[in-house]
Amino acid sequence: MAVEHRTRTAGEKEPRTREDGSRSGTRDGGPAGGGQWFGVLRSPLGCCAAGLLLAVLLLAAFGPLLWSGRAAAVDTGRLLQGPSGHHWMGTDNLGRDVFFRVLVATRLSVALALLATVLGVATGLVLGVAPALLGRRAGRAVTAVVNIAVAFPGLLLALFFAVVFGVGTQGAVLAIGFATAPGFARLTQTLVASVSERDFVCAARVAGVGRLRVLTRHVLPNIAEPLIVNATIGAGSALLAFSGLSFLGLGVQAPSYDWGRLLGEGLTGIYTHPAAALAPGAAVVIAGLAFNLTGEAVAKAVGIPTAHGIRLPPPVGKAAAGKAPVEPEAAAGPGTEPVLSVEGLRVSFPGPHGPVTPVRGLGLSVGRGESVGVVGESGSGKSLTALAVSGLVEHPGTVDADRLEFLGTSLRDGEKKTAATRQLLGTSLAMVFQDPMTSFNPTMRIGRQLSEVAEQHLGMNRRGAWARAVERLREVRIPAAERRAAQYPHEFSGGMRQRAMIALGLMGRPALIIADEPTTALDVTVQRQVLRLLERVRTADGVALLLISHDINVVAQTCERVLVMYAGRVVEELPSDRLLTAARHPYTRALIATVPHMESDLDRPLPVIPGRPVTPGQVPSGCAFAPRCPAARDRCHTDDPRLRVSEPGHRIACWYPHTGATVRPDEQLSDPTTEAGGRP
Ligand SMILES: Nc1ncnc2c1ncn2[C@@H]1O[C@H](COP(=O)(O)OP(=O)(O)OP(=O)(O)O)[C@@H](O)[C@H]1O
Repeated sequence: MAVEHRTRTAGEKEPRTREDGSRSGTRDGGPAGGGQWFGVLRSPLGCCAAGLLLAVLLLAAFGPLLWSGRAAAVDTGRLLQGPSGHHWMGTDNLGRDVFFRVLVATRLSVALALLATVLGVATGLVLGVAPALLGRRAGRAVTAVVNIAVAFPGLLLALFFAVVFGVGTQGAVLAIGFATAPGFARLTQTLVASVSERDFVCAARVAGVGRLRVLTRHVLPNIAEPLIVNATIGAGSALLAFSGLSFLGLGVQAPSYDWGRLLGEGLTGIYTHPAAALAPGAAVVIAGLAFNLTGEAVAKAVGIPTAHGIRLPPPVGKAAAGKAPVEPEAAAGPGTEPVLSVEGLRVSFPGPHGPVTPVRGLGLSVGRGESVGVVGESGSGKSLTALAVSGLVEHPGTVDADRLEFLGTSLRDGEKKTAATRQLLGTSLAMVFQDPMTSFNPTMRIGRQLSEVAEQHLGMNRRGAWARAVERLREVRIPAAERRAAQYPHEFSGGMRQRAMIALGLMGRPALIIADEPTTALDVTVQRQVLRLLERVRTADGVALLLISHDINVVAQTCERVLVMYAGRVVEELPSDRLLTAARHPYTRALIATVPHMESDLDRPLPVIPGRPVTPGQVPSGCAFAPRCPAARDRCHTDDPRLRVSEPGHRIACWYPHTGATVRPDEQLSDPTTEAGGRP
């Protein structure tokens, strides 16, 4: 099966997957394969880039050694002469050979440009990662400073800093370094933000890995390629900028000289003796081109669009504007001590017309060792609920709850997470994400990613943690676990990656596994294996399971209890073995009726739920499902029904629930006014 991929970040290549899920091309997120480099090197772009760069570097290394004497030799008999057999590019006002001076100036020009680039990249990197490391407020302040700095043209900034740091080589290096830093910082911030939302980073955060470690181990390796490419291209720009400053007399000072200074000297006699200005000018262009083409060639080899088109994942937010009434709901009780207890959970995001609240006062409870399924159409708030519980809702999203307790510890937003809370989450809560391809850091070996959790939270040494990782992989039936632990994620098939993800969750001592659409990206056979594995883990280790799925069949087969979500709330909750026969909410019944059965009449179109799901910013007054409900009456459009217990273990939010007969396959299409068996 071809594994489907979400849009990749600038730090990753689009991998081609084979039947077994392994890559036919390069390692995901890792360096490009040798063939790819060789291919680029043989292309006209690669040839030119390599040739030019080699020439520039050789000149920089050997030019001063070979020709310093000839470049410094004064010939008073040949002042300001044009090109001749003796002096190919003529002489300057002291009779020195311009051609050799240009060759010798290569070292200083390139070295200073590289120095300024290193300074700019280092400063930009620090500013770029700062928002991810600092708290929300300080992070925002850094972002604002970078945004303001980026708004100024680079040259203007360079001139400003040149004045601040003073005339001379050192001042020019600082000026150009700091002038290029904001652009690089902005790029880093964007790349960090694009990777921070990826599943493997979330997994590391759920596992309690600290911010700095997440950044250095999981984020930076995945954005290194575009950063290196842009730094290479940036070196070309720095060279130009440095020549500009020296040309203006703000950079390199006599008796030293770089191309900018030579250009300035040659310019005085441009009308009588143009070669003296053209030669250093051409050198600047050629060296700049060498860096730019090298950057482009590297980008081509690793498959990254350069500054002309950084690839980013689509925005996560899709919320619409509008009101978001928040109503608390009572939590369900499975009758056992709850592992997770949530009441009145609200998740909000700022919208163009005020905040929108995709999760509007949700309540749920999961008992020890219990399996609870959450179903609902796309956009009903299932994933946000999981993220909110795990503390993974990112700014500007806000999580608010009347109660949000995990193993008796409050996780409410605003209540500062202590080290103990982080430890609790890291060892006792496991997340399994939808896309097994994105759930692991592509640049780290699977075993290392697993053992990191044991080192971090169980205080195990490297060897012990690795042994535990191998043992866990074996437990989730990864064949040849020892060998597999040393492999990278791209070497695993989709099903194996998902099992490895479950093994990752088992590295601590989880009390709850939250699995968000864990089988959506897998084929039916592998899906069954993964669900069986979750079930086995749950019963063997007494781990509770919160399984999120849009597939009511999957939930009914795997879980003991089902919560049906619509428009950010639970609208019905019942034991899954009674789903087919006792569901009473029209939405639940419609969801069930849309599932094709063996007896489904293939000549008839597959049933669908009429209308469109509610967008978070436009929740209608009254019952949110009323506009799509065949049984809706006047009251449904005005009064919002609360979740009430209809019988033990069964809760429902509906003014006119169905009597609870077995769901008919075409039920959601029927006219409620002619429905036999009726509603109260
Ligand atoms: N970062 C965000 N900013 C704004 N709105 C968001 C954000 N994340 C999610 N939403 C909105 O919240 C609503 C619920 O999203 P959520 O991902 O929880 O839905 P879901 O039920 O899990 O759907 P799916 O099955 O498609 O994943 C959606 O309408 C979505 O547009």
